[in-house]
Amino acid sequence: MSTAASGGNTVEVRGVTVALDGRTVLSGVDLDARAGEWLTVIGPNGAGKSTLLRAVGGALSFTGSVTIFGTSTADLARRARARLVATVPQQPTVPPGMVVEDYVLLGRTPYIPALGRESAADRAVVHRVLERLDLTRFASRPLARLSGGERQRAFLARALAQEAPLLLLDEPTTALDIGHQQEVLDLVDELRRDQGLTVLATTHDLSVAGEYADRLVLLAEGRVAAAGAPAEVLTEELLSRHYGARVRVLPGEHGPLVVPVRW
Ligand SMILES: Nc1ncnc2c1ncn2[C@@H]1O[C@H](COP(=O)(O)OP(=O)(O)OP(=O)(O)O)[C@@H](O)[C@H]1O
Repeated sequence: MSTAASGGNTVEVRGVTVALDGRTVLSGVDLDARAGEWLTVIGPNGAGKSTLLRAVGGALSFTGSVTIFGTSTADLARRARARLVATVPQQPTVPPGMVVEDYVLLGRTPYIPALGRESAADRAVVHRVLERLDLTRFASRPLARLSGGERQRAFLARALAQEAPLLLLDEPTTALDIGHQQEVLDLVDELRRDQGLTVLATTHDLSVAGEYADRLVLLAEGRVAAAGAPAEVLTEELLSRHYGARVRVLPGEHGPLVVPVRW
């Protein structure tokens, strides 16, 4: 994996507005992510988090601009974009009957010539990623016959096999047990530190957001309501105002921990 950006911003989102079914769901969103940074988007259900990631990943049309590694996504062909940005959507489409190894190999598509076959190097990448995500023993099993957490790890495996320097993660650990959750988050963090991967994630786990992200963006009703270091965004006042939640924010080793408190 290479760091395509030599400093500066990996992602620049400017004035992004999205209308779906005639309703504005994102409104004038600005956001920057620097190379090697982990930026997490939080916000209540329906705030527009997935929509924002889909706009950055080129999966829907919008007004405004999204620039990745200095190039507007509007000017990037599909294959070139797939070498720069890998996405783990909430509910990826899985070809029926496909086994885990072949599914993860789909991540190598941007490197395989048209009408060509994967190389030994592509297979090696797939095997390495399967190993890292504790999936080797499931390699020849259809995805439909995995547990929810095993399948979610396969979704991440496909994105990591893409070896793109920008990773978009839409609630990537919702189905994972606490051990696999930490394993996956630590792996992504290791790639960020060692290979300069830039991470743009969404989550409802605010403690995870506080522990892993360098910066947070709080979306509410399609607009940026707050942005900054985790301690600036994860405040009892902001979380009460935008989530209607009663929480305590406690100091943690790597960032604030958010604990729900019963009314
Ligand atoms: N295809 C669609 N057509 C119409 N409206 C949509 C469509 N997809 C999403 N929306 C609406 O857009 C808004 C933002 O949705 P989005 O999925 O981005 O929210 P989110 O912040 O990711 O929510 P959640 O936390 O529940 O996953 C919601 O009000 C949703 O109902």
